[in-house]
Amino acid sequence: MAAAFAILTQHVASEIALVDVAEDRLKGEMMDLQHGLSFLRNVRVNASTDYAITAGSRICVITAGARQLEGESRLNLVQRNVDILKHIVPKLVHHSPDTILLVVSNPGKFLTVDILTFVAWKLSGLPKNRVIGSGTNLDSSRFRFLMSERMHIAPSSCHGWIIGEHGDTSVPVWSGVNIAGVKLSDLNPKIGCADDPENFAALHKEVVESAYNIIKYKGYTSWAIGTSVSVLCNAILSNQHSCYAVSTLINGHHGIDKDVFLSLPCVLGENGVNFIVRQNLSDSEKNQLKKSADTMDKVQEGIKW
Ligand SMILES: NC(=O)C1=CN([C@@H]2O[C@H](COP(=O)(O)OP(=O)(O)OC[C@H]3O[C@@H](n4cnc5c(N)ncnc54)[C@H](O)[C@@H]3O)[C@@H](O)[C@H]2O)C=CC1
Ligand SMILES: CC(=O)C(=O)O
Repeated sequence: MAAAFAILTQHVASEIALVDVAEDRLKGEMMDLQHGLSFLRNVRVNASTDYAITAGSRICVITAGARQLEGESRLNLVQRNVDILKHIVPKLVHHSPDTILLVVSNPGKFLTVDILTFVAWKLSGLPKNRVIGSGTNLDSSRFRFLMSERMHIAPSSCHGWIIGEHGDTSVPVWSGVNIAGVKLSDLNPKIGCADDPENFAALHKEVVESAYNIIKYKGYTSWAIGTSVSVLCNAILSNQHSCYAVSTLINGHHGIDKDVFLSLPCVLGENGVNFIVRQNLSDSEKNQLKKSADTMDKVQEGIKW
């Protein structure tokens, strides 16, 4: 709903169709959005449990998911989420064969949207450029906010990229952190290292802990991911060719030879991922990506299709 609200208020789409299995909640959310339309640009807001209302969608954002049950194994939880996507993805693609899928759902604590993006790609039969995970665009935004607090400069003027797996094993690219092109690594060559006198690694640690802390305080995270989704949809729908850290098929990049989805800087346009920007990563950063790729590949091997 936060994504829908951001899309509505930032004038990203002329039509939004909401689908859920919870019929009453869906109706309530639809009416609540519709009642604010007189203050906004006119947008058609529809909702139904029937996927026919999504017909002709240019983007389908997937946020449905099952939560981890007490004592449930990681693989079982992934499998339950795969089974949910088996119901959703073919119907979306049936009604919108030219769509772009943007996956946001995580299959539980310590498992990320990246695995479900791979699952959506497999189930959809769509080309790899048309299946995207929300990935580390959110992590990068959290990092830029925390950097802005430390530097007293607006988040939009603080530049830094978090890549790889969304969440715990994400990779901060310290060599690229800059303000107005001034690289912080030129001023502080130890940036991000264990012996960094300014302890910039604490910023990344805080990024990783963000979701856990917000969930502890309010039960879920919503506004930042909603804004991130809206910005990604805008880049695609208005063919902006702007660059964001999103989850994409990275086989062939940075020495990875497996079909896994991880975030790298991607140029987004009307066809989804136009291309991946090749960052100059250190060996340690490449190794971290490879480790995530191996872990994900193992989880993916256990999936029953
Ligand atoms: N990738 C990211 O950065 C983030 C991902 N998330 C993920 O987004 C997902 C949604 O989060 P919330 O909205 O807070 O959860 P929620 O539990 O409030 O909403 C999930 C919705 O999915 C619906 N649903 C369940 N099975 C369905 C099915 N088969 N078909 C259609 N709808 C179905 C439920 O009825 C419910 O309305 C979660 O997986 C969460 O982990 C949330 C925030 C950030
Ligand atoms: C829930 C989640 O993945 C996040 O807020 O980062």
